[in-house]
Amino acid sequence: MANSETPVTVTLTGAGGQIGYALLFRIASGQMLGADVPVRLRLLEIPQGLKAAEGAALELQDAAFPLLAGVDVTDDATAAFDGVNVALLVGARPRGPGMERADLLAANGGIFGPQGAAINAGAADDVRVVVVGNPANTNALIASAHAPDVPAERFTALTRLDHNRALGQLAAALDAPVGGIRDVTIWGNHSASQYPDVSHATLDGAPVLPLLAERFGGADAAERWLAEEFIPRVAKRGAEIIEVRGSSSVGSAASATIDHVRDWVGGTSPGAGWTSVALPSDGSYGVPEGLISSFPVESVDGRLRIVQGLAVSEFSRARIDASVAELAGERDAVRALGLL
Ligand SMILES: NC(=O)c1ccc[n+]([C@@H]2O[C@H](COP(=O)([O-])OP(=O)(O)OC[C@H]3O[C@@H](n4cnc5c(N)ncnc54)[C@H](O)[C@@H]3O)[C@@H](O)[C@H]2O)c1
Ligand SMILES: O=C(O)C[C@H](O)C(=O)O
Repeated sequence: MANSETPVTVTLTGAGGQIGYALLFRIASGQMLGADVPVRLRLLEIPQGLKAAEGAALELQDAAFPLLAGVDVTDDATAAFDGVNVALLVGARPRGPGMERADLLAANGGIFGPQGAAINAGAADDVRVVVVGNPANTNALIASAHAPDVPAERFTALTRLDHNRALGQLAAALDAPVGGIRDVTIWGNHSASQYPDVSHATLDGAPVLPLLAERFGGADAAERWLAEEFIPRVAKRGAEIIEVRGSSSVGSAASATIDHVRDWVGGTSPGAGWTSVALPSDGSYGVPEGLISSFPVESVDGRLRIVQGLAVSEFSRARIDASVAELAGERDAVRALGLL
């Protein structure tokens, strides 16, 4: 990553959309890369989204952020990714009425394939990519497949929002501050099949499973709460937000994206425990190599590494396997469409 005098180039796709708008001001103020790191923003949109992105660029100028070295707005992926250090791939095709999953995968293949190729052609050597646009894991797989010269480990998908949701639900159940909880894990896909796992989580250093047993009146009751309430609540939180707000999560998604990049670049702090990131599997925990699946992850010296050696119970195994099977199905579907 650049030193504090050279601006870091951050490319944001879908910059005229909701999450884009929530992200831009936090990036420009230094919350993502640091209070002493200048940034140059490249905003990529499709033609019909350009006006919204241009309006956001005007507002960025009006906010007079001292760290903001410049803003370019474009609908040209090659220009947008030229020299990019951090690529935030937020723009995606939402599922429309009557669209099947395969239609969505095909439509997004048409976006993430060319964007991967543009990253391959022009990105800086240290490029880091996070895919937010859904289906995020498989979109990241498609982008990576079109960027053969970029190490696959630089392509990630966002499950930090799910991770943060799990922290929030656990804190509420234990009536404890969220900052005392560490080492929850999201496994698998950013979808309803994901597995939010608290088996290694602690609150102020104490394992949460006994605390949950105390809270719910026994270990069986705690396990029932986990299986019937906590896991589905976290996994389907996106749908709950859509139902209550009338549109999908924006502020929390932007916040999680900031957390994801900040921890990747700056490192996870050992005192705060691990985070969750969807990244290409190296075969750890029985997840087939190459699938972009969420794991417990630490970031050290700018590199993400999967936390190794965690015990996986039968309860956890079945849930991890189910989400990984969904990911393998998505991979097979995009492969059949010729997108990989
Ligand atoms: N991974 C997560 O945790 C998570 C959380 C929330 C939302 N999401 C997903 O993030 C995506 C964006 O959400 P939003 O609320 O900002 O949607 P939005 O519709 O407000 O904005 C999306 C923007 O992307 C643009 N876009 C579409 N195709 C593009 C392309 N090829 N290149 C550049 N820009 C393009 C659109 O013009 C639009 O302005 C959606 O796919 C949503 O499902 C993911
Ligand atoms: O669930 C969705 O469709 C939106 C998003 O991925 C979310 O998790 O909020």
